[in-house]
Amino acid sequence: LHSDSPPFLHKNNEDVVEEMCRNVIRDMDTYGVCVVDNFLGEERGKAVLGEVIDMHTKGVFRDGQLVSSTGRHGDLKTIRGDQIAWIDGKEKSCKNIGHLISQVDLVIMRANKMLNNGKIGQYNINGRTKAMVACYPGSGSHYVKHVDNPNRDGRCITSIYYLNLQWDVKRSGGLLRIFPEGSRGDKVADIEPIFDRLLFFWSDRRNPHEVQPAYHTRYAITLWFFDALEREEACRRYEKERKLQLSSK
Ligand SMILES: Cn1c(O)c(C(=O)NCC(=O)O)c(=O)c2ccccc21
Ligand SMILES: [Mn+2]
Repeated sequence: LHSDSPPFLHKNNEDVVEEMCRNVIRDMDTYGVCVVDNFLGEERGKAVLGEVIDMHTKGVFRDGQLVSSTGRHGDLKTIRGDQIAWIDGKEKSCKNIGHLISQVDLVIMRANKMLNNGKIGQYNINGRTKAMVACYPGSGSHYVKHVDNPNRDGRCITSIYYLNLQWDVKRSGGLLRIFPEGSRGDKVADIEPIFDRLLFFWSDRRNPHEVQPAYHTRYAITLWFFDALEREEACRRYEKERKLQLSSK
């Protein structure tokens, strides 16, 4: 669990953040999904991308799980799936990733405070995971349809920042497709993983989603935010299970 207090706000972007938070709250309440484009701006976005590429070059990423996939000609092949690395943003070689994290914290904690006396969507957000930096190597690697938090582990909002310059889904694939719960087959949310795009969505069963096969290297940074009560209950359940296992040994 890693909860940062948002950094000191510069006067001039106070109303920018305020406006952004109102949009996030409105979209999350209406669709359960919210897209914020040009979140950091080109310069800072490219600085974050630079750090992620350095990590990739240095081999920081754990090798992704091997997944089998049928090639375009129906041949069964095993490809390396997504590769991930966990960053808390305080590492000296991740200053810009750290700045991204603090900016996302700022928006979420402000939104958390703004409406319903300190709740966003009836949640009270009091912390988050570290940042998961993900790289899809681009050999057709994908991520099967799943729910991030199907069993109340405490995570209420998924936040993904995309880093892919000039990404063209027609050429490179890698589309994020969300199947909002209760929507008939035709209603899906297709999110292109384009550079400097920030995405929020409810982490629970309301938003099953998949990453379609990527044919070029695809980078993203994910943060999961915790709801205080759900997280506390999950930790208590986990503690109980651990004790049970220990006593049954
Ligand atoms: C690599 N990667 C993921 O990409 C997604 C995911 O849903 N990604 C959506 C996206 O990148 O658009 C995940 O949810 C995920 C969960 C656990 C471990 C790795 C994971
Ligand atoms: Mn996911």
